[in-house]
Amino acid sequence: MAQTSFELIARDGRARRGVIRTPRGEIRTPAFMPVGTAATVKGMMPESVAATGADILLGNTYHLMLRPGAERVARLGGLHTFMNWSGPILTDSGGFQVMSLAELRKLTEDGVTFRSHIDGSKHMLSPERSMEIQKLLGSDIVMAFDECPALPADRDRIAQSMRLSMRWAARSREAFGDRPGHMLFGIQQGGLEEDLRGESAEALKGIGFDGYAVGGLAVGEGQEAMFGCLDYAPGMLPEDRPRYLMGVGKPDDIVGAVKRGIDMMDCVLPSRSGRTGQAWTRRGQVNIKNARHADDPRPLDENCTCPACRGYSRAYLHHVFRAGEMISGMLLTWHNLHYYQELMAGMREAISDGRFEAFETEFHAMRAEGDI
Ligand SMILES: CNc1nc2c(CCNCC3CCCC3)c3nc(N)[nH]c(=O)c3cc2[nH]1
Ligand SMILES: [Zn+2]
Repeated sequence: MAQTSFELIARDGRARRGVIRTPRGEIRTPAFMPVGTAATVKGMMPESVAATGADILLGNTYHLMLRPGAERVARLGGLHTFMNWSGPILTDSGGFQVMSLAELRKLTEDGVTFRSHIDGSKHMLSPERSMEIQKLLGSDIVMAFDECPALPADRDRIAQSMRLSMRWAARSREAFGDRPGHMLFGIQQGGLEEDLRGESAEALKGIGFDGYAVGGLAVGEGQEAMFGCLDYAPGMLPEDRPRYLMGVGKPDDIVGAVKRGIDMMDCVLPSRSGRTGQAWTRRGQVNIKNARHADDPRPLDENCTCPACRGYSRAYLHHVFRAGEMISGMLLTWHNLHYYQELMAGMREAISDGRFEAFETEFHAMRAEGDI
């Protein structure tokens, strides 16, 4: 019996419901994966993250290799022990973060050298080093080392970048080796060019991966262009493997991506915006710092069962944000992650019941534009 597996449970149109099984636990798909960049989902205890309904969270090769160091995390028992999260962890391969965070980057066929944005120390990442770091961290789902081109980029630049990423995907697969109980995902590139997306998908299928990510999106192209790409890109990937859309997104991005065959997503939005006072609810967004909430005794969302909505008023949340109290970011992050998980659970049920279209219609009908 393979130690990891993906089972498709139901389909509704192109939307799919499934479960990924790993030795550290099951991941119900479609799944939203909270981001734990520096070995913590900011403002949340791990048991709180689990309480929101998350089955899996994300770690970050780039941040952890710089601080506290992958070898140190390994010496301390690996990332699960280090951050007290016993469930599955997926780690990104670091290339995307280098290109968006590091200084003095130098990109060659071999990999990328860069200086830490924390202390200026010199580092390198390559497919081989990225696989080694993700193994040291002990993550259950490992991402191939890729290059995500900054947009806008001309077609030739996108083609060259995609082909480099495909050579790196082969090296990632080779360096990953045979690790029962762990999964290696390839990452499709190709920008918004359908033929290049097809070339990338064929290259990845030729190498063979346990799952496939749609990369190179959510980099400023906008929702319409992203959905246009998702109308064909996921379908190019193997039907019987999980499909992971990287870096997405707002609630309506997520519903549209699941509709188009995506099984997994990650985004810093619910946690990052929670820390800035931005609440996401089924009826739209609430900016709790807005003065109009100062005397409002109602919860953020009457129908929400999270601790922020069960125990506190908008007036209180407004106050603690204005006062800069720690509990402000904690409560809103919890609410946002809870809401995201409720959205995923609702879609999983809707797919099983064959009523995804009705779910999507109701989702949009309830969302007022602007602040509520
Ligand atoms: C926000 N938009 C976006 N993110 C992308 C990401 C990062 C996804 N999130 C990773 C977590 C964030 C910090 C810890 C891990 C991408 N990553 C890779 N490897 N390749 C992409 O094309 C790629 C593309 C992406 N687009
Ligand atoms: Zn709530």
